[in-house]
Amino acid sequence: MVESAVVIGTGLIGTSIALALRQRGVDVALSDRDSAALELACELGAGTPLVEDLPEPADIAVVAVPPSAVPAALRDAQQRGLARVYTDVASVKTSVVRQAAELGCTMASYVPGHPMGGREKQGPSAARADLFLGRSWALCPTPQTDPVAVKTATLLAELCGANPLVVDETAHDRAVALVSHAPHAVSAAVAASLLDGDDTALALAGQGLRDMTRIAGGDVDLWREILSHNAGPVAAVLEQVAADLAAAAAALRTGTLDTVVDLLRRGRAGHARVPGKRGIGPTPDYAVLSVVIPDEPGALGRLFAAAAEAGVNVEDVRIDHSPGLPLGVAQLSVVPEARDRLERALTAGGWSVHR
Ligand SMILES: NC(=O)C1=CN([C@@H]2O[C@H](COP(=O)(O)OP(=O)(O)OC[C@H]3O[C@@H](n4cnc5c(N)ncnc54)[C@H](O)[C@@H]3O)[C@@H](O)[C@H]2O)C=CC1
Ligand SMILES: O=C(O)C(=O)Cc1ccc(O)cc1
Repeated sequence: MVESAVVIGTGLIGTSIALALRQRGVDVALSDRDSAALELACELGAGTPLVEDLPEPADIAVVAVPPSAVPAALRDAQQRGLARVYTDVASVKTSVVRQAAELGCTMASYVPGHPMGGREKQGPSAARADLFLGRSWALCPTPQTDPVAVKTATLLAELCGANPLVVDETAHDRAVALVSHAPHAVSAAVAASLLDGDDTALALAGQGLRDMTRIAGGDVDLWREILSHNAGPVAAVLEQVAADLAAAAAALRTGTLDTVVDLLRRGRAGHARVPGKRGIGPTPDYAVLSVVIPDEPGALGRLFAAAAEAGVNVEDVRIDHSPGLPLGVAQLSVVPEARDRLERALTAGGWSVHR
């Protein structure tokens, strides 16, 4: 049972977990060394400030601080007897677990964890209760971890709407190097190249560039920590990506397009392996309708209301808006059976709809 929890670190991840737990009726006590972050998290309804002496230990304590701060925060929480089970959310596991053991943390009650939901923003103001819905949540128990503690951490992940996945810490770090850490560095490299572009070039930017560079907006201090804690595995992926790019550049110089086509083909195949928002598996084949929206307050709200009135669930939405233009385009993804109904309803409501 998880009926009570302590969250240490009320930033993006800690507050998002706390909000999700509150929605499921869990009692949540919060703490952060930054009083402004703690106050905002409390105001958002994520819980109440942790008092010095809890009447009894909580079912679980979640340490949601930057990777380097996890071992000391965990040891402190365990020394205070804040909970029966402890977990953390750091993006890297091997170095954090090793340092926790070296610091003398109790390893039996500690379940190293990593929720695979996140954003490129920091702090409680960016937190969302649905941040982990349908996402994987890695749990990396050590040989010392009590199996009962793993069950409690599994429940925590499930209460947040995530899919817990038990994985060895070394395999975890190699996996996230491939699917999260190296992509972050590549995104940063693409975004950094934009510093050489003039205003005209940037004005021509479209959704593809936004997709590729969104994660580059992440916090530099946090990512410096993540990359340095997982240096070897990340470097290995970056070397592979760099080799592909170097080969493509050389091929473009010499006009040997086979190399480029091979990269594009492998890229498509890799893209098809990226899980969709509903978890493992390919992205479902949604039908997409493009709807022109005026750039005015409330337009999107009216569009969603019209879809709801037509009884159609919008599975995903993407908005393209070129700076300076009075119009944008919303791409609504719906199950194929609902497309015609939505198209008719929106057209009848005066919206300009395109397939
Ligand atoms: N940002 C993301 O998308 C994801 C981050 N993570 C992991 O989550 C952890 C937290 O990251 P975010 O929430 O993004 O950062 P954040 O900067 O939004 O929040 C971190 C919070 O921890 C507090 N803090 C730092 N040291 C502390 C200490 N010793 N005691 C108490 N509070 C302390 C800070 O004041 C801050 O409020 C990191 O370990 C990160 O690797 C995991 C998944 C996704
Ligand atoms: O912004 C996104 O889409 C992310 O996926 C963010 C993220 C950042 C760090 C993690 O350890 C896990 C997820």
